[in-house]
Amino acid sequence: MRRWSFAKGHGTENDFVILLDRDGVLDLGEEEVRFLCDRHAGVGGDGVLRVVLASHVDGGDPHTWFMDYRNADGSIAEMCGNGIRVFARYLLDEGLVSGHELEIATRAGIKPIAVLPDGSVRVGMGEVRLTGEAVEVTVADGRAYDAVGVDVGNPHAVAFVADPAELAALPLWTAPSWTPAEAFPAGVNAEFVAVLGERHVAMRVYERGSGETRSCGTGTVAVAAATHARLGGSSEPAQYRVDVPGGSVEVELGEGQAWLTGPAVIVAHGEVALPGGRRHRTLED
Ligand SMILES: N[C@H](CCC[C@H](N)C(=O)O)C(=O)O
Repeated sequence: MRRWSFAKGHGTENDFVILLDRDGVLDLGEEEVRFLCDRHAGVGGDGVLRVVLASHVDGGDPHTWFMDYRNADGSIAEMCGNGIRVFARYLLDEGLVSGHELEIATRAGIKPIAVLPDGSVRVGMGEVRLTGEAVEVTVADGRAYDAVGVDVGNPHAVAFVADPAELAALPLWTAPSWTPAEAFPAGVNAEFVAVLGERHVAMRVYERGSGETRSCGTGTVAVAAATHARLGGSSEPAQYRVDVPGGSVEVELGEGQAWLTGPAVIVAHGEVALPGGRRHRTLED
């Protein structure tokens, strides 16, 4: 049993357990992640953010922090758009970085971050790409929707529904299925979108590895890109407001790149007793 300090934070109510592991000694396995994310037996969260210096992960820069993101089921994902905003807020609050502009290393590359005067966080999400995959996504009551594949560093399938009422009524208590099955061999985050106005959409999401969440940052980028393509995909820069059950974010698109701006809140600090007999290396190892 190992006691470890944690923080709890969220971005548009997509919530995370944050563990500072500066020197990369915390051997975080699937069992520990599932426990940490368990909303009854553990701390509770959609995912875990391990905060570790990049030099301990991929031989990276010793002055850059690496976001080791894990989904609630213990699986690893390449990127987390809400999580990286919360990660940046945590680094600033804990004095682990100075200044409001920084870079964070992720499995989807280095992301530039700006913490804005109003407390919101702007993330350079990098390339967003429509994959050309045409799939059919089927929800629990058998309704099927045409969807497009979007790569935001992690995989997304975006489907448009008729209106907000249909969006609200979607049965997302269980994972949607998709055909052809081989379209997303590593699974997919499934977003459902209703257009509310010129460059203003509402979205719900069933996340790979976490289930339905109140928000998915990479998903909002995927949705903005798919909406932009439906509107003709102009090469001119465009700004989209994406409403999610947990709030709203802004997505800017330009030259195949995306920027995501939204809130990031640290709500609690504590100490957790990590389960299992996994041996966590100590600094003396
Ligand atoms: N479930 C996602 C990772 C978290 C994405 C989401 N929480 C975000 O804010 O981008 C996946 O397996 O690709």
